[in-house]
Amino acid sequence: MFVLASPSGAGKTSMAKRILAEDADISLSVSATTRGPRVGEKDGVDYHFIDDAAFDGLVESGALLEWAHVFGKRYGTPREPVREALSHGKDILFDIDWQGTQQLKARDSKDVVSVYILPPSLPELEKRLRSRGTDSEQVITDRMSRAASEISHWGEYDYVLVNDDFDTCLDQIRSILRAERLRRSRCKSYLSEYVRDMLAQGL
Ligand SMILES: Nc1ncnc2c1ncn2[C@@H]1O[C@H](COP(=O)(O)OP(=O)(O)OP(=O)(O)O)[C@@H](O)[C@H]1O
Ligand SMILES: Nc1nc2c(ncn2[C@@H]2O[C@H](COP(=O)(O)O)[C@@H](O)[C@H]2O)c(=O)[nH]1
Repeated sequence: MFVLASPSGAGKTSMAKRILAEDADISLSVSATTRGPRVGEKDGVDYHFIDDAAFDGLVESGALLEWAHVFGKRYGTPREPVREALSHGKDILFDIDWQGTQQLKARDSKDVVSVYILPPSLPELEKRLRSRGTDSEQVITDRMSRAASEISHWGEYDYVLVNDDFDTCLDQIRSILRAERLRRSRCKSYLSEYVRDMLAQGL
């Protein structure tokens, strides 16, 4: 479970899209949300856009692995697609906030790799939110007013990157994925067989 988090506008969704486009071994956990779609966002692809009643239903039936109130709306991770991906040995990428990260880690901390993406500066963060051109002035002001509080959670993450130059940051994310996939704990059964067969062959 590979988590990308950041204050709103730092660039995690853009990073996630690039990773998902180039890496067939990782898929996106498509969240459910009560916020409305932005221009260009597709239901079922970017989010499952649902109303409050439907979200209540997901919470009550236990269909969400985690959920949280973020910027006045609700967002949550459907449980079943995560279980399905993990059962097929696939990695899964989460674009979720610090509350969701805490909940995922509380469930299964050893299989969660978390990355926090910082902006180069607050003015640059605001510039990115504006240049995205998807949010109203009110939404931008609200998200900027919460940026410091969001950023205060950076120390809870395994890796912390500064997204100044996009390609440099993307490359750092690729490196983290590559190294984490090579962790002994994640290759244990393969390595056990490999070492057993190698030793059985002798000199
Ligand atoms: N390194 C960068 N330099 C300049 N612009 C960037 C950089 N990284 C991302 N951006 C731009 O910043 C804007 C915000 O990026 P993005 O939507 O990926 O942020 P986010 O962290 O996912 O935000 P949110 O939490 O609101 O979904 C986009 O227009 C994106 O193209
Ligand atoms: N805890 C969760 N947070 C989520 C989830 N899906 C998205 N998010 C976070 O919400 C904010 C706002 O997202 P936006 O698309 O409206 O800009 C951002 O920090 C996301 O990472 C989720 O399922 N759970």
